[in-house]
Amino acid sequence: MKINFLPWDSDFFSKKIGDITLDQEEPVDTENYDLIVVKQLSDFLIDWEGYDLSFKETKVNFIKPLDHLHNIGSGLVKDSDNEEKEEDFFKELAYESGKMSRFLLDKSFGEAKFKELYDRWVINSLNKKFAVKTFYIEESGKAIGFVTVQKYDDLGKIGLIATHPEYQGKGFGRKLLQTAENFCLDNGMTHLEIPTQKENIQACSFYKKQGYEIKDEIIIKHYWKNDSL
Ligand SMILES: CC(=O)SCCNC(=O)CCNC(=O)[C@H](O)C(C)(C)COP(=O)(O)OP(=O)(O)OC[C@H]1O[C@@H](n2cnc3c(N)ncnc32)[C@H](O)[C@@H]1OP(=O)(O)O
Ligand SMILES: Cc1cn([C@H]2C[C@H](O)[C@@H](COP(=O)(O)OP(=O)(O)O[C@H]3O[C@H](C)[C@H](N)[C@H](O)[C@H]3O)O2)c(=O)[nH]c1=O
Repeated sequence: MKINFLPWDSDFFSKKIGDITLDQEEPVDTENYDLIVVKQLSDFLIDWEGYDLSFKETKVNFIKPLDHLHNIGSGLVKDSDNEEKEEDFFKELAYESGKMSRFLLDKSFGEAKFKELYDRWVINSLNKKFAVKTFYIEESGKAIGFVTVQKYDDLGKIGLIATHPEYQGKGFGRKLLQTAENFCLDNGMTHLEIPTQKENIQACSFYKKQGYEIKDEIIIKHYWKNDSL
C-alpha cells in the first residue's frame, strides 16, 4: 500500500507529509515521511517502527439535498465580491471556526502554524483558490459571522463557518448557511456537504437542526516520525 504525497501540506509545513486510507492492518512502506495522516473506517491499532501516534479525531461529513430557496431578507448577509475586505477582517472568525481543527489540537504543529494555515484559508477563499464564495455578516465595522463555499461539480462544500462567540445562538449562523445553500442551488449544485469533527458537538447539533444528515465518518490519525519534530 502506497502513501499519497500531499504537496500543499508538505510545502506549507516544510515537512514530507502524506496520507493513506487503510481498511485493515497491512504492510506500509513509510518512505521516510515526516507525517503520515492515516484515514480508517474502523479503529485498529497501527504500529510503525520509528513513528508515534500524536493525534486522533473522527471526521464527519454532513450532507443535505438542496430543493428550495430560502427567504433571507436583504442586506444582512454580504458577499465579499461586492466589497473588498482585508484578510484581517475575518481572522478571528477563522480561528473560531478552526477551534476543533486537527492543525490546532495536534500540538505538534504549534498554534502559530495553525493560525498561519487558517489565515491562508481566508486569503485563498477571498482570492478564489480554495473557495468560490465567501459570505459574511458585519456589525459596527466588525465581521460577526462568515461562511466559505467550495464547488465540486454539482456538490457544494462548506470550507469554514463561524459566528463570533458573543453572537452565537442568535440566528446568524442559520442565515449564513441558508445564504450558502441559496448560492449553491443558484449555481448548479444539488447537494451541500459539511465536514467537521464528531467531537464538535456545537457544530454537529447546528447542522442536524438545519436538516443535514451524516453521510460518512472516518477516523483520522497523525503519525509523526520520531525525529522529525
Ligand atoms: C465547516 C466548519 O467550519 S465546522 C466548524 C463550525 N464552527 C464552529 O464550530 C465555531 C463555533 N461555533 C459557531 O461559530 C456557531 O455556533 C455555529 C456556526 C456552529 C452556529 O451558528 P449560530 O449563529 O450559533 O447558530 P444559530 O443561532 O443560527 O442557530 C441556528 C439553529 O441551530 C440551533 N443550534 C445552534 N447551536 C446549537 C447547539 N449548540 N446545540 C443545539 N442546537 C443549536 C439553534 O437552536 C437554532 O435553531 P432554530 O433554527 O430552530 O432556531
Ligand atoms: C488553506 C488550504 C488548505 N489546503 C489543504 C490542507 C489540508 O490538507 C486540507 C484541510 O484539511 P482538513 O482536514 O479539512 O482541515 P481541518 O481539520 O482544519 O478542517 C475541518 O474542520 C474545519 C473547522 C472545517 N470545517 C473544514 O471544512 C474541515 O474539513 O486542505 C489546501 O489544499 N489549500 C489551501 O489553501
